[in-house]
Amino acid sequence: MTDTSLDRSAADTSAVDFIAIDGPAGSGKSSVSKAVARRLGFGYLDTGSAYRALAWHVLDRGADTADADAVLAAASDFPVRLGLDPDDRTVRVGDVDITDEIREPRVSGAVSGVARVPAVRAQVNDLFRSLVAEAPYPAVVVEGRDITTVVAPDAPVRILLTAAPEVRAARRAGELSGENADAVAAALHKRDASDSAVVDFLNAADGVEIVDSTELDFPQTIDAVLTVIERLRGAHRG
Ligand SMILES: Nc1ncnc2c1ncn2[C@@H]1O[C@H](COP(=O)(O)OP(=O)(O)OP(=O)(O)O)[C@@H](O)[C@H]1O
Ligand SMILES: Nc1ccn([C@@H]2O[C@H](COP(=O)(O)O)[C@@H](O)[C@H]2O)c(=O)n1
Repeated sequence: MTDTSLDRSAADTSAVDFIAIDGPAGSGKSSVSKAVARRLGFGYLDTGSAYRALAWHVLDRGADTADADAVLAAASDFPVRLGLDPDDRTVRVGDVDITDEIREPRVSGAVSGVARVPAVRAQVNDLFRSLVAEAPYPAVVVEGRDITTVVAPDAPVRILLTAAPEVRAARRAGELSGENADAVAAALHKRDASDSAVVDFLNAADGVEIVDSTELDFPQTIDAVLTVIERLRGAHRG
């Protein structure tokens, strides 16, 4: 695991390629990106886990993520530790392992509050660029909401991974078997509505390839993404 802190400055240049993947909640970004990274021997960066870790940190301090000042105060003392190994999704704040806690509904329901604070976005984006620049991999699959547009708009590979809203909600409900399916769908759509007011991950920016998995199963989606990566990396190398 790489030990990081958010006050590291962004690297100016990097020999490590970004494979940038954005998409709405439940579109398969994490599962597909991880599988692709494993297949290609690349690193994997789940940028949402940094936002989730900060939301957890705010709640842990007894504060509310709707309070931007409280979010900024928490962000100024936020020793988050993320790794790039696709087989190790451990997330820590300081020495506290919060890997499972950041997936709980209370964090998912609070995370959009931290994501809408511009200074937080700038801070975590610097962290993401530093992690990729120093990565011991030829490329890192970086997934989130604004990777193709803000974090790495010049990446050789930029993909918007999407699926119909009802398909995404059903897949997410399938993961959370104890939860009410309607409530899971409502929470997912509420988070997308809130997040898409901050960054646009529902429409592909110029040059971004769309992979729509509505009619694809999981292995077919991985293959579709691998095909795009192979084509765009080949074109980029010339
Ligand atoms: N093409 C597919 N066919 C069937 N299931 C899929 C497909 N793609 C992803 N899934 C499943 O959908 C669920 C949601 O995927 P995942 O967690 O990767 O989405 P995500 O975009 O990272 O979501 P979030 O942004 O909320 O973290 C997982 O259970 C995953 O295995
Ligand atoms: N590039 C990103 C990534 C994530 N967010 C915010 O984090 C939340 C959790 O992300 P998941 O991918 O784990 O679902 C997400 O709902 C956004 O609020 C972001 O803003 N930008």
